[in-house]
Amino acid sequence: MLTKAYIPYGGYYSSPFCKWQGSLANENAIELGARTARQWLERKGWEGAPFDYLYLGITVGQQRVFYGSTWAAAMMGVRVPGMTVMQACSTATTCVFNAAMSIEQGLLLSPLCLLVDRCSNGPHTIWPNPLGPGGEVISENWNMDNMNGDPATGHPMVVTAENVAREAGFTREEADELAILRYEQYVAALKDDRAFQKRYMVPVEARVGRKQMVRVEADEGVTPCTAEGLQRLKPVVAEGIHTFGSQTHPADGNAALLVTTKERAAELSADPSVSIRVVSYGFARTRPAFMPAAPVPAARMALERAGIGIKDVTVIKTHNPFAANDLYFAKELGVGWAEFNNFGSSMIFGHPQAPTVARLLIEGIEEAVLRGGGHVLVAGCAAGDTGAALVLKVDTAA
Ligand SMILES: CC(=O)SCCNC(=O)CCNC(=O)[C@H](O)C(C)(C)COP(=O)(O)OP(=O)(O)OC[C@H]1O[C@@H](n2cnc3c(N)ncnc32)[C@H](O)[C@@H]1OP(=O)(O)O
Repeated sequence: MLTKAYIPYGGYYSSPFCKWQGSLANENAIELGARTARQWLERKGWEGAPFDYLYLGITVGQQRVFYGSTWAAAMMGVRVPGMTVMQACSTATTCVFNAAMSIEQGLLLSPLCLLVDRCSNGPHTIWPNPLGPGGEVISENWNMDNMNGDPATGHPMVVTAENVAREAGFTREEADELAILRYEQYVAALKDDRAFQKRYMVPVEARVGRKQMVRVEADEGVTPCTAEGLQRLKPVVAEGIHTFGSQTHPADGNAALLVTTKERAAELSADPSVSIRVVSYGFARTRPAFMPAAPVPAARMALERAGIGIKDVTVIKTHNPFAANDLYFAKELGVGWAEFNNFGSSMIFGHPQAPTVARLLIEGIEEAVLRGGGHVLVAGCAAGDTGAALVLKVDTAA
């Protein structure tokens, strides 16, 4: 259990997420993330050095990613060292855990986790292959090749979801019903002129042409889920339960969270009566090609390390790229589908990979504050049949 790492209330933001090939498609994700984070910090107007180390999380290569975290920090006007972290869909979980450990060990005072990604216009790498026939190169499409095959198993991600669904006996009807519920939960965050999202979401200024910028205020590309609309869709895999409506869509976006000491968090908090502690971390790797099952053992480990059970958790958020993720999580942990993922989840708002779990963490914190505090559990799967989870404790009368 961790005891010394805190997140200031409001010490975070997420950009809107835009479906791939939308308004954020033309921007290098590192530059866009650094610019958005810099504008957010300027609005915060925090006294003193805002952060002393930068964990930059990113999963899809962008030009000059070699310089990753130090370049991003320099663009933010803060000349500190940092680390670039690439841990597929648990990149944010890994960054926050590493930042929390650095506080726990007294190595850092206030590391910033900046999570950026752009699935749009994904890079195509040409690897030299001098031993290939005639020196023929090896080419890699960073998005599609990796979604369509884990090199350790050969299986596409959607097949891992179908494997979990088939073994557990989940049906197409359940997958569609879950997608409709997750969409309705997301719509709750849009009520009253997006009141919930405006607690943490900042607009992004993005270049869409040589001389044209747009200001993106809200998510783009979310498809409404209705029973009639979903019924019309074919399964992605023959005989499978998932359609394009019950899986996530690739997206672009960025998010950041500051992790610091209890004292500094109290100084920086938007409301000093709210305290947010990073309590524990869990991780797992499942059987080959069963990726959506991995968040369950990861969540169990995080809960055990926090010394609590699932019933002690006030807010549960999951990264759910496929319906099978939540169907399995609910079945194994004994929670109803409607008991988690209030206000949205990645199945609906999209998946820019590195920032996805950061946004879920932030939404989990905000929901816990609305409920008067409690434990927040965030769990998700990641490439390579892995899963990771974090438990936070939110107090509203600190
Ligand atoms: C660890 C991890 O996180 S693993 C997760 C990794 N990520 C993934 O695996 C991503 C999975 N998703 C995908 O790969 C993408 O959805 C793709 C690439 C297969 C398809 O992307 P796109 O080509 O952009 O498809 P798009 O989102 O437009 O949807 C295709 C069709 O389904 C329809 N559709 C999508 N969602 C819905 C819905 N909820 N209801 C009704 N129709 C829908 C669209 O309208 C579209 O219809 P059209 O072809 O008649 O226009």
